[in-house]
Amino acid sequence: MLTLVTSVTIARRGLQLESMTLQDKAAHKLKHGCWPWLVRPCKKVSNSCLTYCPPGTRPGNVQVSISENIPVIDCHQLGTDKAQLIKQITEAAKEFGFFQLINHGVPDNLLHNVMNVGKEFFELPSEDKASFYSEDARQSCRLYTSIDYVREQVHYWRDTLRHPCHPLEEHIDFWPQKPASYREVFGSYSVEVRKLSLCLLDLICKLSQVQSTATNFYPPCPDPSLTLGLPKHSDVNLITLLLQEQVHGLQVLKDEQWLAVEPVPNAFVVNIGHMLQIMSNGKLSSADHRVVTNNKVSRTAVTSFKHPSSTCHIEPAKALVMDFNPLYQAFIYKDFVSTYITDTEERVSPLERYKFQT
Ligand SMILES: O=C(O)CCC(=O)C(=O)O
Ligand SMILES: [Fe+2]
Repeated sequence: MLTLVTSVTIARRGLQLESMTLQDKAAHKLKHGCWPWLVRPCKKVSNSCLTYCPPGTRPGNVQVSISENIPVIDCHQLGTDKAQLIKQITEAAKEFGFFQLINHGVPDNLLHNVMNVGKEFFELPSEDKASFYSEDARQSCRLYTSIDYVREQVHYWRDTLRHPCHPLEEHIDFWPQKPASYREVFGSYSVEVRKLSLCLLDLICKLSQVQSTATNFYPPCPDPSLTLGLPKHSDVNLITLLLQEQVHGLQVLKDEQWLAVEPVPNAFVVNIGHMLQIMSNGKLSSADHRVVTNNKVSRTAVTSFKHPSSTCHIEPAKALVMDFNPLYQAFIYKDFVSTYITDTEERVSPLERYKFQT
């Protein structure tokens, strides 16, 4: 009953929000000190509810140079020169922790459909989205704003719909039924991305995994120099496959410099998570990245995360530590995830506490 009442309230407020122009929203911010969020209207106006990053952590000029060096790898070679492909992937994973894949075998029309359906979801009237809105991170299929709206000091410029997607039959019934093709399109997409990430992991190593998908929507922002879509972080998981539309926003930190990841049509942006850095004993890098906003158009990105299972025992792979010392202590994945959340909030590298002192 309580949930029902809350949903209705959010839907009503959301409806008002949808009729607001960007200027109206900016005026709301000036008057009340917080943004009228698309899916999570600010319930209480309070000074602790910061919607811009505090000075010192603001991105400032977000127009950084586009990296010509982040490798774009052609998977076409899988059938012809597998050894060369493995070499390119491991070199890119070591040097940048990021690369893009083309000719990866996921059909172009499916990539097109998943992006459109993902965007259409966010364009639905609020009453269709309200039942998915939740501030409880344990909720399986969940629509939310920023990262942890209730606990965080700063809200980021992002709305997300996230749900598990493997095994498909266990989860699909909890997914949105609007847009009408959501389940079919995201179902096919999840299966294809699973095949591709298993193939990638097979090229690098073999593991027991869990997969989830998140669609991020970054609304246009009146002043991108003041806020971020997502702050600097590295992904906790094994590997992430990201489909982005043709709008800049994702940036990677390389040698203390932010580099923009060029949106290559129908490419997957692949990045290495902390788990692969640890298991490869530092041979592969989990790069820091962030998302900046722009003041003209929204940006949508569909991310698929491969995780180890929560009880998985993780340590540097024996084969890789034979002739040198392991750099990281062993742990259980779910314990790392808890410390990752607190360390990332405190802006401390989550890897530090697991490093052996030298
Ligand atoms: O939305 C993006 O471009 C990146 C998202 C991301 O880095 C994440 O969800 O971990
Ligand atoms: Fe990320």
